[in-house]
Amino acid sequence: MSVIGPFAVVGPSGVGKDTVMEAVQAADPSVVLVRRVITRPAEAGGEAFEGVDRAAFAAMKAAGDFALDWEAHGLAYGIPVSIHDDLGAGRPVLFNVSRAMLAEAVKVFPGLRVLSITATDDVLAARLRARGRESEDQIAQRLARAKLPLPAGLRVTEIDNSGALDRAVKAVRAALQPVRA
Ligand SMILES: Nc1ncnc2c1ncn2[C@@H]1O[C@H](COP(=O)(O)OP(=O)(O)O)[C@@H](O)[C@H]1O
Ligand SMILES: O=P(O)(O)OC[C@H]1O[C@H](OP(=O)(O)OP(=O)(O)O)[C@H](O)[C@@H]1O
Repeated sequence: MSVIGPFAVVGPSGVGKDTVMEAVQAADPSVVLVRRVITRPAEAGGEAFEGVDRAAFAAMKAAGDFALDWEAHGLAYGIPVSIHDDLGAGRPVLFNVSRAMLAEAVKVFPGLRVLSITATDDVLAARLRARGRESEDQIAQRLARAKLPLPAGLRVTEIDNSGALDRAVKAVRAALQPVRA
């Protein structure tokens, strides 16, 4: 089987990327969710990630441990190189990534597919506040990035998560189907 994917899950902060990814995996345990390395305190909650300090992150990067890494929200994020093993196993592989990294991501992963999660402005603001992880200032900064455009020329499937989670999960699972063909 040729390698399709991975699937880059992108969209504004609070749109529900991690929630949708977890629900998709709950519905289909063969789906692989990449566990990111983040310079965020491990107790911050949310997705399952490996929390490291800046020095450890820099050492991992220098050692070539990341297939992709970037800065956002004052944090450093890394996608472990082990993602290549996951892809080789022929399972659908999903990772949450900055929209600003897509042009680079498609160079690293020629089979890249993009799942662009969307929601209305009001829904975004309400979800960020309800999540309760960020301060009002940090929420304002995230909302200011809500409309960041995606680079042209990518294979993008838009997933509307303004409404019920189940609908978004169904749409993502349909988008994963080519992997199984
Ligand atoms: N379809 C949905 N309906 C209601 N609440 C949702 C839905 N999707 C996500 N949420 C909630 O919105 C908040 C932000 O979701 P999260 O997955 O952390 O977003 P992101 O990873 O895109 O920043 C969380 O509190 C989550 O429970
Ligand atoms: O450049 P952008 O497309 O705006 O993305 C900025 C960051 O937000 C997401 O991370 P994370 O899931 O930690 O943040 P979030 O939960 O606030 O979306 C994404 O993976 C990037 O690291």
